[in-house]
Amino acid sequence: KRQDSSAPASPSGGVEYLVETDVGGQKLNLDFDTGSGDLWVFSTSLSASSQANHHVFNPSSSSTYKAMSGATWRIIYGDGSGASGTVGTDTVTVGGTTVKGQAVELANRVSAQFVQDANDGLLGLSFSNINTVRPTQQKTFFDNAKSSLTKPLFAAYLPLNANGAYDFGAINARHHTGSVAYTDVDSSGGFWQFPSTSYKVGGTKHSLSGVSAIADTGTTLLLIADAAVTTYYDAVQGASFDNQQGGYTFPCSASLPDFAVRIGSTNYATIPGSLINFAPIDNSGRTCFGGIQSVGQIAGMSIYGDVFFNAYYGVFDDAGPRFGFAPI
Ligand SMILES: O=C(CNCc1ccccc1)Nc1scc(-c2ccccc2)c1C(=O)NCc1ccccc1
Repeated sequence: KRQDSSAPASPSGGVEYLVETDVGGQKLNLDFDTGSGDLWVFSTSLSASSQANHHVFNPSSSSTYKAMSGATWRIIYGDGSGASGTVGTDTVTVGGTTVKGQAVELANRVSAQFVQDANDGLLGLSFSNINTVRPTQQKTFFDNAKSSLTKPLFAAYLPLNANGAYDFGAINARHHTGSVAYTDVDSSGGFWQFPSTSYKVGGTKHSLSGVSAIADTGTTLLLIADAAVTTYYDAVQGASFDNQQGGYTFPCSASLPDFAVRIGSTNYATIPGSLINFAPIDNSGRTCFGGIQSVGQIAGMSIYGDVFFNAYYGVFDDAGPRFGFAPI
């Protein structure tokens, strides 16, 4: 995934968690994203240069594709990236789960960051009320699939430096340790959102009154208010805000304290310091980019991205709805 838009290509962005997805018989590697609600794919409607190095969906080659006349979509993400295009429906299969008549959004424009990324599109797993298709808003793959699942839930298993998995319809006990703790979710903003009003740095507790967090597999880092970011890096020898990198960096040899975040009114989720060293900023391996960075202008919100999921199995349960977490 790419860094905050203000950060140049370096540090060597971490890997994306891509899932091979069958759309109308064509295989695409999609970025499963609980922070957005559109299933969109690179398509043959893109310019040749935008299509380069990507698998693209060709609606003419699918016998089950149906165009949705007059429908369009356009999405912009907080890092400034975005895409837009037209819409149809097709049969979409992920692992053992198939949805017929799934809205598939064909990109005819994608921002430069996407051309550089490894994904062939996104599969949104937020709530459907933030889907961008107009004039008729469409449902997410999970929303369409949930009635056919044993339980209306999916779970994200995203270990660092190993293959991950998205489990649909059941919790996979092999993907977590201990018991799953749950917190209620407020889906009104379209996100898997819950209160997260305090954090701990190396064991010392600090408040973040009134703040909510979203569980977001589509965002690479853990993004939180400036106060928490400065408190954290004040505890890291040699750390400083690097304008050129657009975030906090520190000597790769620095020892990083644990960072715990309160999830709802339950206990804390503790991310070990070792998982907060995101990546070296260059090939010298001297300076590293932090996995905790500022959420910037969206006040009152924290975004728990892949850095969180590298430590915790995330359960997205529509019964509630509720969010569950358990150490990997
Ligand atoms: O948009 C998402 C989830 N999709 C992330 C994504 C995936 C692939 C390619 C691009 C983006 N999550 C959310 S919820 C709310 C925000 C947000 C964040 C900052 C300002 C305004 C809105 C974001 C988001 O844009 N996440 C992606 C992001 C944000 C900042 C830095 C890097 C990436």
